[in-house]
Amino acid sequence: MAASLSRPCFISLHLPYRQRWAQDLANTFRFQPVAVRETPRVRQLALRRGSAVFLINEHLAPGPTGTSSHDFLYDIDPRPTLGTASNVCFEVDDVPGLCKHLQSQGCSLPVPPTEVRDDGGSVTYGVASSIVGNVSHTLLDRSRYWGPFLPGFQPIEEAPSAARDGIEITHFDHITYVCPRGGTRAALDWYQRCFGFRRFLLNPQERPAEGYVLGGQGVSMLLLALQDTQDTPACGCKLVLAESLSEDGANQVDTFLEQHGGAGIQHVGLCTTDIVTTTRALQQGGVHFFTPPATYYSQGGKAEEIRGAGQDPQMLAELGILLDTTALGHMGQPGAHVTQSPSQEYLMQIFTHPIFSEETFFLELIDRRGAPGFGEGNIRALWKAVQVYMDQQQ
Ligand SMILES: O=C(O)C(=O)Cc1ccc(O)cc1
Repeated sequence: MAASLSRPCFISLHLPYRQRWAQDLANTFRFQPVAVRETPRVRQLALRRGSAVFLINEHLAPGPTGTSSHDFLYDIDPRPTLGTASNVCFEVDDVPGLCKHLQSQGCSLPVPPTEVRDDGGSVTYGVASSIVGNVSHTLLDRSRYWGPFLPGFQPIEEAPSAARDGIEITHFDHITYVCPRGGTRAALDWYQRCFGFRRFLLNPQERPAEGYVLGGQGVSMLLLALQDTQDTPACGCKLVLAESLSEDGANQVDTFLEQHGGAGIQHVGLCTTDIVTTTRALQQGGVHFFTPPATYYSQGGKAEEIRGAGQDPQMLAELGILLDTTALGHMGQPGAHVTQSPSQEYLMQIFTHPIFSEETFFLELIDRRGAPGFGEGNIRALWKAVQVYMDQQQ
């Protein structure tokens, strides 16, 4: 299959009637509104930071007579009962060709190749359903468009203060899906077969045939990862597929499935080039982040590991930032041998509380210093922090 998909053009979030999030994304996360489309029944607002664009879709009228499937341009209506990130748009060279390939693979295409134009030119797009829960993909060719966003949207003037607020977010680093039992392998196969995505091994401990299995000390999860056809792991956007292996359902993956009403997008990693300054600015703006267990910084030589990476353990602890030097994933072919690099590559991460009232969708800041995968220590710390949070919510 010759399709070539590049990094996500936007991630689309849908909110039920009377729920709003666009203002929060603008005011607390400091994303800049760039374009809007409004009809009597829906509002679609595109907000950008670096090359990361969220399209926020809001219902302005109640269902069931509220929306038809065509109300949301460049998307379909997942008819949400809660906030959900249900569409990832990829730029594609040949929309009709990819749509034909998807149909030959048995995929459903709720929107066949369609042209939209305005004074700035024209685009062609189609929407395909994935096999993961409510997730669909808009496939978009905008090589013939010169406007600021997309035809049908009105541009919004950028606020002059935007560039000087200390928040350095450059692009989408990864999108993490939660799948049901057995679902990660099926999703991996689907993205390889339909979109030509390549397997990406997340950690030197990952065995290609099994995936990255995290077990013991309360965590029980399987992770598999993919990346698009054009980028390298260091700068591209990865798809991470997570599945719980736990016997009791009290963990963030099973809780997502239960509260979201099925599989879907659990979180989006936003790449930052300065996690300390960005976290501080967002905290001051009102964003709530998970606090890792206090022992995270004091046990197992973590303070030395942080100092060895050239960072300050005290400062990371104050902000709640996690650091891992074992996150040395690589482009993997099954059977490939992985050796740990002796150089000091590491990453830093911090996770927000769930964005909506349910324990479903959240955001992450990730600052990669040469490490393209994920480290076990950070995932464990996140699980423990979420467990404490969920216990407090009860
Ligand atoms: O660390 C990350 O950002 C990941 O994407 C891995 C991951 C996946 C699922 C979880 O519930 C927690 C962590």
